[in-house]
Amino acid sequence: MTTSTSSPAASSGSASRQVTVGLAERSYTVHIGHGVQRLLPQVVAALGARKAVVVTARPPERTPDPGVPSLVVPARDGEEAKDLAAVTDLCRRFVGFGLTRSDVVVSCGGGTTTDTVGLAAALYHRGTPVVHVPTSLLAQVDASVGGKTAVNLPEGKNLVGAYWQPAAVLCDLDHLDTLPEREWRNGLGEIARCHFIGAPDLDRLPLLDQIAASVTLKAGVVAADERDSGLRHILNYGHTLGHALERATGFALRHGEGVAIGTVFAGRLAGALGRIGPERVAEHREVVARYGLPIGLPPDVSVLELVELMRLDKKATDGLTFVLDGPEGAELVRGISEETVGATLAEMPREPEG
Ligand SMILES: NC(=O)c1ccc[n+]([C@@H]2O[C@H](COP(=O)([O-])OP(=O)(O)OC[C@H]3O[C@@H](n4cnc5c(N)ncnc54)[C@H](O)[C@@H]3O)[C@@H](O)[C@H]2O)c1
Ligand SMILES: [Zn+2]
Repeated sequence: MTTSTSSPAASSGSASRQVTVGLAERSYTVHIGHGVQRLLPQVVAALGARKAVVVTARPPERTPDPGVPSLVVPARDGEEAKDLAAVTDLCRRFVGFGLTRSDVVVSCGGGTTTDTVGLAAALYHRGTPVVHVPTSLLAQVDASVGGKTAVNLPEGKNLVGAYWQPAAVLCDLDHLDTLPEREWRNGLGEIARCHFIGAPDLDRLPLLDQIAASVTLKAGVVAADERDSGLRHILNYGHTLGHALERATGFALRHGEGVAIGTVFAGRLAGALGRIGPERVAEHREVVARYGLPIGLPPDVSVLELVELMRLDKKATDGLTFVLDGPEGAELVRGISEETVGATLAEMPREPEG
């Protein structure tokens, strides 16, 4: 079960939202609003932790205070630093500081940091409480919520991980003040796709409500399918093509931009398969465009390469798999022929050069 409530923020006087991720004894609250990282001492006290290690990719003045004796470990966001060596380093810092499994680890950074620190916490003493303070929009609406943690291997992204639910998540909107334009787009792509998986008309709401609604949607899906055995697939809306686009452009396209284009494509493919009508297809383009996100393929990627990448990505043997809209809402659709996918891709608009 997932609940969502509003209340005045602890200290800023502005509104905040609380979303509960309902997982029985592992349930937790996601606090969303300006200044909510000031709730950290309260959260840490409630856990009964006597010490904290705060792993932070943000500058000291932006790093939250846990209110108990703490070790602050500076970190760097980015896929390069998201590896097993970083997990080992962190665990060794925990030992050096005398952290016990009754204490707490705090992550403060983008999704790469919340993923790495989350995995370190999952492994340290076979599981030590972790509180995430996500600082990018993408980490606030997606990466920090749901308990999936992972790091990269040279062979590929997110290949080593664990499910480890945080004890709380503090999505402090103040962090977004310094977020570069490109990282806004990254997060907005994930918000835009929520429109088609159960949270319509988000784009007309204030940012706080958009983040809260995206988190509420994810919380509901996670509560129903914590370990990815069914419903959680719908969170991959727009992602099959999105991942292929990221790779085809050598990651010049940010993840959320790929998801945005992938969402437009998912609408067209659902239309081509007769699952939705032309108005709903157009709605995909309109929603993505309203976020100022790209709606067409980059000028120089080939349809053949994209089909190839999607085939490899899912190791599909009999057609390709997409999450597609339909009369019953979004669902996983298998066995879509490469011809249909290729033809629909060929009809996609192209973004201008440059
Ligand atoms: N565990 C999950 O369920 C899940 C879900 C989605 C994504 N992820 C993971 O999340 C990662 C992507 O997260 P991300 O987009 O946050 O990447 P990231 O951590 O690399 O951060 C993106 C960029 O934003 C910068 N940044 C972050 N916060 C900032 C701030 N407040 N001000 C200025 N700059 C800031 C970072 O320094 C970095 O350059 C990927 O590794 C992905 O696999 C995990
Ligand atoms: Zn995503």
